[in-house]
Amino acid sequence: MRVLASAPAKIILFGEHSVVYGKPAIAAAIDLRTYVWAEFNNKGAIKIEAKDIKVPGLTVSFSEDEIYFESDYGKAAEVLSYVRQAIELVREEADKNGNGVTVSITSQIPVGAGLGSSAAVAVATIGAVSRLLGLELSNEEIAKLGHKVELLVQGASSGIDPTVSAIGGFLHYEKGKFEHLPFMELPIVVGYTGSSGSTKELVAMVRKTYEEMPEVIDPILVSMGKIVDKAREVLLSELDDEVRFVQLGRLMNINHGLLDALGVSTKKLSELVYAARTAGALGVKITGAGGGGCMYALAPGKQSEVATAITIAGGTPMITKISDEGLRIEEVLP
Ligand SMILES: Nc1ncnc2c1ncn2[C@@H]1O[C@H](COP(=O)(O)OP(=O)(O)OP(=O)(O)O)[C@@H](O)[C@H]1O
Ligand SMILES: C[C@@](O)(CCO)CC(=O)[O-]
Ligand SMILES: [Mg+2]
Repeated sequence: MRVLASAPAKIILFGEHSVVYGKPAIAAAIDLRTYVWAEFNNKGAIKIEAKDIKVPGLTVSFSEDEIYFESDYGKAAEVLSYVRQAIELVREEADKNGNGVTVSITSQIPVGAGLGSSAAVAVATIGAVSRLLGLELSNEEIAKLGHKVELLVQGASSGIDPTVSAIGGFLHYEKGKFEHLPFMELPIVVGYTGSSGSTKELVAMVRKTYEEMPEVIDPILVSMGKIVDKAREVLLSELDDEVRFVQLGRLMNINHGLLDALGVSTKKLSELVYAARTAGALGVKITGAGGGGCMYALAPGKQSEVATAITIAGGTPMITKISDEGLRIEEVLP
């Protein structure tokens, strides 16, 4: 039997980092996906083929106490930790620890770019392997397992990325609970710096600053939570789009300033943010963990100008659409 599952990337519209501290956030799935094939192997081992992570042609096998690298790359075990944890959790859940499972991954999502590649690969792997092992899991249960994977690998995770990736659409998220917001096409442009940041390291860095100066950092996190409350009100309001976009844009700019205060912006991100603002975007901010990765701009009527400005500033604009679909089982072959 062979199963193919796919799961989407996401952008965080408001509330990254503060969401790790129990504040609300708003995120949406977008139309870039990670695809995972799962099948049995008769070695009793976990075998992972990651075709387009930036370690070309990497294949790694894990069995009881051996790791086989079919490509000589020292960081392979760490790089594949989300996938490995996802497979192990599902095998435990199905009480089938002895089953050999091979997964093969292809992905359209840039890695470490704030677009939730870790959550998409975990959710698609859980989806494919759970179907292979005969487990009937709802997308909500898969989101919870995806959250567990992120907690195990990163040490800290709010769970928003695996939830959006498993459920899809436009979500308000707070402490493990989510609410669907009305689906709407937002005139956005995503800009990729071309460099990556590790969510695990960025979340740990913010934690360290928080512990050193809680009286300074706590009000920033509270303010980020209030921005999300206001953004939710605007998104649920009956206001004209024109007015709505102006209000959301202002909130994005404030949210970006606070993320910068937490130390998760970079020179390149700031350059793309200012280039997009100068080209007429109403609001621009980092999306995801930062430290490189992506920003996004809200730019009604100015999307092509903003895309050009991002290119001139040395970034790569990405035209993406919000996607209603979360985890999808694409194919089940005998
Ligand atoms: N196609 C893939 N195959 C295997 N592992 C992947 C793949 N894509 C992502 N990963 C795993 O996810 C890690 C990157 O996750 P990380 O959380 O740091 O960034 P991100 O999820 O892309 O961005 P963010 O968390 O800010 O949205 C990679 O180092 C790798 O371990
Ligand atoms: C930085 C963070 O808030 C979002 C990463 O996309 C981490 C998390 O919520 O788990
Ligand atoms: Mg991630």
